[in-house]
This record gives sequence, structure tokens and C-alpha cells, in this order.
Amino acid sequence: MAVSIVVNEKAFISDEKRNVVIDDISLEIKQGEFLTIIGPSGCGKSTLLKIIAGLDTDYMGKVHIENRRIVEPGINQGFIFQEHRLFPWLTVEQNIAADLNLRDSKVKQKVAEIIQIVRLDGYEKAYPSALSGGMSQRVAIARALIREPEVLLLDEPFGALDAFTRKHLQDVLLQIWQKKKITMILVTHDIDESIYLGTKLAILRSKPGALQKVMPIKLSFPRNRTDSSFQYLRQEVLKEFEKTKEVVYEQGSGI
Ligand SMILES: Nc1ncnc2c1ncn2[C@@H]1O[C@H](COP(=O)(O)OP(=O)(O)OP(=O)(O)O)[C@@H](O)[C@H]1O
Repeated sequence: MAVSIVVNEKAFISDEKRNVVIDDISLEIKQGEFLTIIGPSGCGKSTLLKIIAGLDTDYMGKVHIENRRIVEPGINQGFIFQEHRLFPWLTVEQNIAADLNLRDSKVKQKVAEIIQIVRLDGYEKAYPSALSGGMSQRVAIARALIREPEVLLLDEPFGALDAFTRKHLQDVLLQIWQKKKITMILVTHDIDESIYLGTKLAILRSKPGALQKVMPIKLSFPRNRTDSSFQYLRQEVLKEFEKTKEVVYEQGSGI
């Protein structure tokens, strides 16, 4: 599904002061596109994602998925957070099914299929306490996928994971995107991740959050982080950051 985002202004009131955190961001994402969003800390990335998800409706502007205006959260907008937020008292398959009935054979079959996709076979009956961070995040991805969202919104989903697990899950996510053709919108701090995954990259600046640049990423899949074309794009993105005159900080190879 295509997504149209117009946020004219988003402000928070704190200590009786009005703090404008997003000023005039418009983005068009076509069906099946993979948009990655990067920007300095505090520029409003998570706020923007919550608006797209319908979790925050107190802003000036409008978000549409196809022709439907988003005014509340719904099953069409799957959301994956940095922390997995699994229920510790439920097994992997129960977490994935959540409010669906696992005794229903169709649900059971769907859970089994999704467990295969996220490569958690053999862990159906395990509890979250027995899972690594990467495995838990795969359960969170599976839980979002079972509702067959038209758009999947991911807020730094791999930020808390080690570099090896992060790379592995990036590939898992790409396979899901290619197989299910879901429109993806992913927020990250990691420049390499934004180029590795995205077909379009939005760079935000801060105070207030606004669009610095939108760049298409035309590299073919599978991508190679060491290719000269990949490295060239990386330099272009870094140059845009310099233009925002914001502090560029390192998180692995990120910002
Ligand atoms: N509920 C809230 N009340 C008041 N201010 C808020 C609230 N949520 C976010 N903000 C402010 O809005 C701005 C943008 O926050 P947001 O979390 O969207 O940024 P971000 O780009 O996702 O940051 P980071 O990269 O560090 O996660 C920040 O200045 C933040 O302090």
C-alpha cells in the first residue's frame, strides 16, 4: 500500500512551553517501497513513526495509507519497537498469536509458516527468558507479520543488538520484504543499515525536525557493503549530515 505523509507541524507542550519538534515533513512512499529514515538524535524520527502508525494524532497534517486517512492504530500498520515487548509468561508461538486463537487450525498453520520465515523453528514452546535478543526481536517481527500489515513501521528494531545479529536480521527483514511485498518504513541511526535496506532514504535535520534530503537508493539486491557504489552513497549521506551542522555521532558505522 502507498503511504502519503504530510506533517505540517507537531509540537509538545512541556513546562507550559510549546516545543515544535516537526516542521513541515511531506513524504510519498509507493506500494512495496522500503523507506529508511535517519537523522540526529531528537530530530523527531520516533514521533514521525508514531504519527504514521496512528499512535499520535495530535498534530497538524494528515497521513493516508492508500485513500484511508490514519486516525488510530490498526492492523494495517504493524509496529516494531527497539525493545521487543514480548509477554514473558507466553511461549514463542503464543506471543506470535497473541490475541488470536492458537486452537484455530488456520491460526496454528499461519504461526507455523511465520516461524519458518523468521527462522525460529524448534523454539515454538520456548519462553522469552530462554531467547537471545535477536531471537526475541524475530518473535516481535513474526507477531507483527501474522496480522498481514500493509505497512510495517520499524523504530530502530536492531539498535540494541550486536553487529553480527543485526546484519543477520537485516537479511531476514529483506527476505520478508521481498516475499510479502509489504511497504516498509524503518527508522535507524545506522547509515549502513539505511543504505543496505532502503530503496529510498529520508535524511532529517533537527530543531525542529524537517526533511534535509530524500535520496533514492538504486543499488540492486543483494547489496554489498564493501562495493564502491555503496561506499559512494555512504559518503553522500555523510555530506548531507555535515550540511545540517549537527553533531554526527558514531554507533558502529552509524551516526
Ligand atoms: N511525549 C513527549 N513529550 C514531550 N516531548 C517529547 C515527547 N516525545 C518526544 N518529545 C521530544 O520530541 C523531540 C523528538 O523526539 P523523538 O523521540 O521523536 O526523536 P528521535 O529522532 O526519535 O530521537 P532518538 O534518535 O534519540 O531516538 C525530542 O526533543 C523529544 O524530547
